[in-house]
Amino acid sequence: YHHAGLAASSIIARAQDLLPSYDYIIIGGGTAGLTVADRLTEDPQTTVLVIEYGPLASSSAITTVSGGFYGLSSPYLYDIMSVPQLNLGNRTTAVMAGKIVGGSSAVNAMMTVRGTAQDYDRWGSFFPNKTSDWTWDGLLPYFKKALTFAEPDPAVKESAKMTYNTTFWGKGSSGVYAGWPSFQYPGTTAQMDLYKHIPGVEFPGDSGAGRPGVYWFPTFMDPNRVERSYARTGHYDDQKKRSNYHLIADSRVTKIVLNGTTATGVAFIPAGSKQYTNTTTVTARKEVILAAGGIHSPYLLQLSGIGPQRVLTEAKIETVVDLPGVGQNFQDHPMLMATYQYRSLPSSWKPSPEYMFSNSTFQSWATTLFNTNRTGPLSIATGNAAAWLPFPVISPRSRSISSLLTSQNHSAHLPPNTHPTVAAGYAAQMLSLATALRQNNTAFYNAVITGGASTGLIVDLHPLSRGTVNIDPQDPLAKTPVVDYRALNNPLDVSIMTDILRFTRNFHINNTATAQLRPVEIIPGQDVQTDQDFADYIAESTSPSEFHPVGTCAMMPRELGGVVDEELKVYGVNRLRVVDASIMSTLPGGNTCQTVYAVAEKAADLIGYGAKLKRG
Ligand SMILES: Cc1cc2nc3c(=O)[nH]c(=O)nc-3n(C[C@H](O)[C@H](O)[C@H](O)COP(=O)(O)OP(=O)(O)OC[C@H]3O[C@@H](n4cnc5c(N)ncnc54)[C@H](O)[C@@H]3O)c2cc1C
Repeated sequence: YHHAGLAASSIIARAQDLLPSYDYIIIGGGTAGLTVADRLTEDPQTTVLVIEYGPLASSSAITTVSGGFYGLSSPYLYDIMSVPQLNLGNRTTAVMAGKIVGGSSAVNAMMTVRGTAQDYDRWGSFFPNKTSDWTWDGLLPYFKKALTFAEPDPAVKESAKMTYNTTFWGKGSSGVYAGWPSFQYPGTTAQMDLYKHIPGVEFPGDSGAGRPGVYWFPTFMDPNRVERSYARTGHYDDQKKRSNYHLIADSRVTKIVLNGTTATGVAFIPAGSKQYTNTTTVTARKEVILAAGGIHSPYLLQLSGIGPQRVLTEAKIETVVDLPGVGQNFQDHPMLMATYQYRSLPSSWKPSPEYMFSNSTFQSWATTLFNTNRTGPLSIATGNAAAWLPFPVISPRSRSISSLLTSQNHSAHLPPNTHPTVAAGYAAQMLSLATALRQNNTAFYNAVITGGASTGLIVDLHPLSRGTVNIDPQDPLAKTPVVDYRALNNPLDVSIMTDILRFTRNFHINNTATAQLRPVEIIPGQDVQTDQDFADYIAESTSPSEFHPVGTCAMMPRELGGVVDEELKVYGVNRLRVVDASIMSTLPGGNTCQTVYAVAEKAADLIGYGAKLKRG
């Protein structure tokens, strides 16, 4: 996207041109940004401009739900590679994030899940007053507001024995849908039942109940169109008639404009331009709202002189506010490969998902069904069932690992020179997770249930290692952020992952309940037996990202390395908030998109309520 200047950019709004100033300017037209813009412009007196780096694009790579993977291979992603990972044999990883109106909600795999109640209570627990409403109870109304739940086809519900409970869901106040495919593979239910043989596994009856366990969960899918439902369809397209809601795409924000320590506006250039001096500036009368996501929000703060002084000085950027936590505390869900195959599937499990690749009669039946009335197996995205298990359920040594974590010298596992406040925040997180490791209220283990003959990815839902996202000191504007997962820097991650892999093996192989399926282990393979074998396998094969970057602008007290307070206001700066995935101090035990929508809904309330107080 090369544009000569503003005139050639796409201004997508009812108004003919950008106004010189807006009440609110939102940086990033992604999942959180569009949600907040939509809610704020419900008040016709409030003007909002959203500035988005990527294009306003329509493509079947975005709308298609089948398989859940088209967005991941679309062109609408940033091109960023992590730094080589020391503990992963110096491998690098693609840092995936959506670069398009809709952000990562336009490219994600559409799994619609929440963490457990304890995950959200943990956020509030870092604040000393203990009256924080950043808790499960405080967020539940926003989870309900964030999505419109559409019930599944009753026949599919019955045949698959699906359970859900609508009291955990809202209806109608959001244009983003939690929908269901009109087909389920019959083996899915049977595979969920296999977990009934594992002591301690719960079956909470709804994915939104805030409990770990084995359950059905919906898909970010519009049930009528059978297409991806995302921030653009739910929070922008419906709103085109609002003359107070402006969005400019193909425009890269390069700086938050500050007057002293007050945010007054935003500077941007056409996407792709290297003319960093030829910027357009727009003024925000009330607030600048940062919603550039877990990778780019800390990057933009640092570019604007808000961040760790050491990092800014090295990049020759003048420090406006020394805020040591910006870009630190970086977390993502590590993924492990564990492949098992069942050589003899019962006939009641057929057709299985493998038929889509191996059985041409089934393929053409599925294609015809979908082309005729958008039903059948091609309406399934990533699947709708999974196990989310607490650590004591999967590990015989949960108490000892928990004790080791409690007594660890936590800061020894952070980068050298980590600011003491950031280290204190890390220690607080580790103590909280040490408690969770020996309880049954936080899920550490995630395996998707496909109903098929083979299984693949396993997710560690609460990694202990923390990485960094910083500007590149060589040329911060021209170069992409320096992303370092620092995977496995806390050695207890290896212990936890080892137990995750051992549990997976025992579940599939050393299990009388699966014996008649004739299971076979493909990966890691039976030559992996000792702790050292597992450690080697983990170093060789772990992917440090499930594309869920969080934590880089953490909502924590400033003394704990926090970047934003409980109103999501950036410490030390007036009229600047962060509202996206980067504010999560710790990961939820689930894919992050639904949580981002809930955070954004709460942010919109915090901002709108404050504005109404001032006006009234
Ligand atoms: C490939 C992939 C698969 C995923 N699968 C799932 C899943 O199945 N389920 C789930 O729950 N979660 C999933 N996620 C995660 C989930 O989508 C994200 O956590 C969530 O969408 C993040 O929302 P956000 O608002 O923080 O950031 P985003 O939605 O990424 O929005 C940030 C926006 O800011 C823009 N931006 C950045 N820098 C600038 C700048 N300088 N100027 C202007 N604009 C800028 C970006 O282009 C982007 O549009 C997946 C993510 C990816 C990438």
